[in-house]
Amino acid sequence: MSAPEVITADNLTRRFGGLVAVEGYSLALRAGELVGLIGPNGAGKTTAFNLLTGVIRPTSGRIRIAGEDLTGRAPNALARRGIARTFQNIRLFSDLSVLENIMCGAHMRYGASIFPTLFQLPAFRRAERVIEQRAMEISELTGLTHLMGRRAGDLSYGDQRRVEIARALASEPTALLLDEPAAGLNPSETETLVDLIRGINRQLGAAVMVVEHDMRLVMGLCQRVQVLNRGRLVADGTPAEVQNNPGVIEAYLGTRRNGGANA
Ligand SMILES: Nc1ncnc2c1ncn2[C@@H]1O[C@H](COP(=O)(O)OP(=O)(O)OP(=O)(O)O)[C@@H](O)[C@H]1O
Repeated sequence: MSAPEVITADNLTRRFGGLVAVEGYSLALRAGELVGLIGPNGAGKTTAFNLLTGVIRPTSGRIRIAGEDLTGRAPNALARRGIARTFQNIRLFSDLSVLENIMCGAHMRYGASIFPTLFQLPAFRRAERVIEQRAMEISELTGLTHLMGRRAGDLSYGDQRRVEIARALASEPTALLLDEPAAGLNPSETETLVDLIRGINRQLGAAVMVVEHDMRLVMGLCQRVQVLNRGRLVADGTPAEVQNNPGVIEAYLGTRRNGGANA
């Protein structure tokens, strides 16, 4: 029997004025899966991620999380049900420490409600201890233990990326969506990142979905790859199937001829 579906997207379309950024996009992301989403520049990958995480609403189509219809709900509603993501541009709290950044992610799950927090009641202190403990566990998995006291803004780009992933993990996601996690990383940082993503997938059992321009990274890492071109899915299969798909070859060669593809 196949694993349960964590995210189910049915026929999502998103228009921006007259432009159709994503059209008829569907996904069944199953527990523990590692899926890549690729496509030339402007193909609709980030728009698809924004739809799947509630950042933007679909013009039509439905999104279910673990079977529950959450179409049109805000990102925090989806986050509370286990959907975490990172962004193309790193969005850390630069003045906070690494520990505090990771703890922000854990607040999503364990945070005390407003009254205990405002008046620093025992429930607040208990919640803080659990959150700190969780952040320490995540730091071990992500190799950040030695950096916990450092100011996030002072870290190298590669370390900041890992902190961002650690913060997403602290909310204990069932699905983690990474938008161009290797962008701006050097080859050795990229290798560390790939090991980290594999570790997250294996050790935590979280489904992982990656938007990435680095084709080698996607093909080596993912069990399944979806390909978008001009907002439409042109392929959905194993890396080998996708690489030999004429629609995919055309999507990339077509844009390369036009000087667009950088994958
Ligand atoms: N908020 C918006 N308003 C208007 N158009 C938008 C908006 N967001 C995206 N688009 C357009 O939708 C299309 C898809 O953009 P999107 O960023 O999803 O592509 P992408 O595949 O992630 O591209 P890239 O690889 O360059 O990041 C593009 O034509 C883009 O200009």
